Amino acid sequence: MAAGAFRLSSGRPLSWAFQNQMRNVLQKIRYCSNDAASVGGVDGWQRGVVVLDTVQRSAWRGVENVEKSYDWDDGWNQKGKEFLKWLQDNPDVELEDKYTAIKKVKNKSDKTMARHFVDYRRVKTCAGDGGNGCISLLSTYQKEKAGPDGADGGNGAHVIFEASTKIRSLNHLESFIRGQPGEPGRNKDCHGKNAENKTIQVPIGTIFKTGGEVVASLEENECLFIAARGGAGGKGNAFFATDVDQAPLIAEFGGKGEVIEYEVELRTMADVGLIGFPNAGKSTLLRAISRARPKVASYPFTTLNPHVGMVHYADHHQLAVADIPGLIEGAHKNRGLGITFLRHIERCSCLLYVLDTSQPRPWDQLHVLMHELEQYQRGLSKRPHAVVANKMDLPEAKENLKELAMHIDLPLAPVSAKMGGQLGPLLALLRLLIDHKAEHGISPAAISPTPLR
Ligand SMILES: Nc1nc2c(ncn2[C@@H]2O[C@H](COP(=O)(O)OP(=O)(O)OP(=O)(O)O)[C@@H](O)[C@H]2O)c(=O)[nH]1
Ligand SMILES: [Mg+2]
Repeated sequence: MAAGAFRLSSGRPLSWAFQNQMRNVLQKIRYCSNDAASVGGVDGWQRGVVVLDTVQRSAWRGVENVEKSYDWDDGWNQKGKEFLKWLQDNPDVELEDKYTAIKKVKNKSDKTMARHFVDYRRVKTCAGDGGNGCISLLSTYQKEKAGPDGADGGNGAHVIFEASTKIRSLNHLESFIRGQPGEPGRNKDCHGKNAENKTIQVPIGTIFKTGGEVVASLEENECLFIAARGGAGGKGNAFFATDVDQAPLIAEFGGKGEVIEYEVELRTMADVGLIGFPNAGKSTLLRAISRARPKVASYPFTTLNPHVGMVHYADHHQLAVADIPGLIEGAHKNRGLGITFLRHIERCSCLLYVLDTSQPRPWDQLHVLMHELEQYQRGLSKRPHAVVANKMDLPEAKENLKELAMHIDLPLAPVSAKMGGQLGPLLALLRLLIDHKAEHGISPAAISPTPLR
């Protein structure tokens, strides 16, 4: 950003300290471009904010069509199948560090930490009004008409959302968020104090929508979104003094703060999403490959919220794997738990379809799952994916696996999540798919910023 880009409308440059401060704020915004930053400049309180807002929104539009231009079938399927076959044919081979997932040595407590998880909220943001300017004429002992001394009011507080790694859900968001108003100006040129901005921390992956349209998405730590702009302080009468009117009796009211309602949604950020029917063993699998502790039980719809676990590899790379509630046939017609929770896998680079191989015709499960994903968002089911044939420890699974392999043309990893069997090749395959994805130059964060239904 060119030095001196920030000027007042009078043309007077702002102080270096303030310019640096603004530069830091702009740098925090992910898609900040020189163009957008220089369009507005920082011209007083509201326009400074307009700049940030413009940058954020224009950036959003810029990435809208990423998914459409990306060819999903770029060889991952063939590569995955060959790699998995090679792994299965050579079970004793020593793998590279990057394909070797590190086993967890220390178990977490089995206590279920039931915490209320909120991934959707409606909030009304109401920024602070600016303080009114003051009308006052100074009169001193030596000089009865010493001129106007009514000062300017302070600026109202913005309502700002900041992405933070420390926050995991939206349950702390109140339905009404109000910024403080600026103080009014006083006589003797005492300017009103600016109100302190109201900053609320939200998890990374939070999306803000107004009228069904996505207006902001916070995808990186410390990313900011100014949800409602505070009103500027009104000018006092001292500001309006001119050569011809040395004692003006006019002052400005403070500007009104913006009032905007948002639908706030959380989309979990993970590299891999586990998709499957209820009871297929998704949570068991996540427990087996990571230190996450989602609840496991033999009844359907045990998992009601997404859980994310981290898989560690010997080269210190980590992959985030998300376990989401089970899908059933007709979920897009709101059967079962519906499909709205699929937004949690929208940003996943790869998908793992977890099938219960002990059930007859497991390939039918796969077709239903893919169909439901397509109903939610076209192209979603075609992300690089693999099939996990779970429950291989059960006797009927062996026969079903043979038939499954004949029915599908995808990387197929037979595992037993409960017994911990054959997890190594699956984790190596995951890494291969993720690396393949990274090589083909699309970051998980950039995937699918298409507006939600
Ligand atoms: N025999 C056997 N049982 C398994 C295996 N994996 C999971 N199970 C059992 O299947 C049942 C369901 O497992 P969950 O992990 O809760 O299944 P889920 O897919 O998370 O189910 P929802 O949360 O309801 O969608 C539990 O009783 C598990 O013990 C496996 O590999 N072998
Ligand atoms: Mg579960």
